[in-house]
Amino acid sequence: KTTMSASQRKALNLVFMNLLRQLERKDPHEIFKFPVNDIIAPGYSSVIKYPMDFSTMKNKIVTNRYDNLDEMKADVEQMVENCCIYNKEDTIYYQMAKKLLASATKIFSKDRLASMLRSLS
Ligand SMILES: COc1ccc(C(=O)NC2CCC2)cc1-c1cc(C(C)=O)n2cccnc12
Repeated sequence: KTTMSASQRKALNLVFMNLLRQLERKDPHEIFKFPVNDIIAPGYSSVIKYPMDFSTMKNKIVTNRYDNLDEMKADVEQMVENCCIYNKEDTIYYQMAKKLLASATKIFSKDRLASMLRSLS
């Protein structure tokens, strides 16, 4: 596992933060903004083994826990999967998770990433 230089890490974190901002814009009700707790979602912590939310992802970016885009995308997919496990198909949460997944697929697509990298260089 090659360690990247400080400037490479800085550039990569800029990309991660840019992607996170795009994702958060797709969550206007902010249901993915903070960790879900057992008060608003009874039994959540006993059902969901690997919780994930945007604030945790932001913390992982600033503490250099992501080494590549796939690792960040995996956390978005985990967050969506958790939401579709805990919430029934006919809930707004389930539907919001599906919409976020569709947006994330576009946001992480090759051509979107290429155009973002061009604009950052
Ligand atoms: C950080 O989590 C939340 C924060 C705020 C809200 C909330 O304001 N919900 C109102 C906006 C639509 C109803 C919901 C949630 C929420 C997320 C979730 C998820 C992500 O499963 N959830 C599940 C059951 C009940 N509430 C929630």
